[in-house]
Amino acid sequence: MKVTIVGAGAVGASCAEYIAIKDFASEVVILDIKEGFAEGKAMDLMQTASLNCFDTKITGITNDYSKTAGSDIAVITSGIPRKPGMTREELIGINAGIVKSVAASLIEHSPNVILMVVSNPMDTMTYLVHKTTDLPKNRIIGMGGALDSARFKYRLAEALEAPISDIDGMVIGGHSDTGMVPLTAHATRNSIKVSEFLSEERLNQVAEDTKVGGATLTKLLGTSAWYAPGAAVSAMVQAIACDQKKMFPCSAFLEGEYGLEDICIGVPVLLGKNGIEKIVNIELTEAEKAKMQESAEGVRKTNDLLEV
Ligand SMILES: NC(=O)c1ccc[n+]([C@@H]2O[C@H](COP(=O)([O-])OP(=O)(O)OC[C@H]3O[C@@H](n4cnc5c(N)ncnc54)[C@H](O)[C@@H]3O)[C@@H](O)[C@H]2O)c1
Ligand SMILES: O=C(O)C[C@H](O)C(=O)O
Repeated sequence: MKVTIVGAGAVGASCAEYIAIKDFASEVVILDIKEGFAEGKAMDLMQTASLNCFDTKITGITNDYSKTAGSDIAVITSGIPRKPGMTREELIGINAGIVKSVAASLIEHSPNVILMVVSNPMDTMTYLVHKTTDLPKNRIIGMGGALDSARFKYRLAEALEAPISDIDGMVIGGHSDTGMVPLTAHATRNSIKVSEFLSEERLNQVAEDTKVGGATLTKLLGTSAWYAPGAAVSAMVQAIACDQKKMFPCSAFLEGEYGLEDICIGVPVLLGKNGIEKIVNIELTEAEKAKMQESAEGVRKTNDLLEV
């Protein structure tokens, strides 16, 4: 199993580290445009191998896509992150050009690759890959909902004063400060609805804190987060590599599911060896349906800025 990660920055390196530590891939290639940067990150990570007990071979390369040939999965993290006070949508001007050319170069050398899009604004970047490549829709996956759901569970555990392992919950919709739809009515602690333990007001607070999870970290860090994004990517890459058929909310191209079409937005999917094996249709409450439609309108507004 060969995994390529484009972008050796904060998120790309974190993806490589978590994938290596889980030790399911034989090879991880990191590629960056900055001379020597990916080589340095790869060497530093390889020097953790004996300490962290993994055999994954990590190599770094500067912009030479021939070294990515034969990749089974490629993760696109190249592009600029936001600064405090910015929205993800403001990154479109620079990141669209980067994501489009990176996707084309990856596919040229690995025609069977499954692409995972991380660069922001992620739903629109995933849609861009759909519009500008010939890859089938099951092989284009946007990462956002897995991260947002992890943040939702963190906030729920905090509110419930419970261990995170007791909590289950999911966030669907667009990966944006206003577009996320945390499914509070479906979230559980040990199969009991969290609404049994938390007031509506507290649950609404949890949802709001979840939606601005990325912005909160960006304000604290001065740039956007990388540990949880890397962990989310590695869990999704593992689900594909090991054909786990595990459920994650991912940005997927919809053709009528959830009443939406011609859009990439976060919905629950099963990830396995073919990428998106299935889009899972869950029954939403009327309020959740309305939020999902509103979220889609926001994503479409950003998609309309694309020149494709
Ligand atoms: N979808 C998500 O949940 C999620 C989570 C975190 C970050 N992000 C996004 O991921 C992206 C990367 O964030 P980061 O913190 O790692 O940024 P970063 O600045 O640390 O790293 C980005 C890297 O991309 C490289 N790069 C730029 N253009 C390139 C090109 N054409 N080819 C190859 N490499 C190129 C840069 O040299 C840099 O090393 C941002 O757009 C950020 O908003 C998304
Ligand atoms: O918040 C960001 O800009 C980065 C990422 O989308 C995140 O949610 O951490």
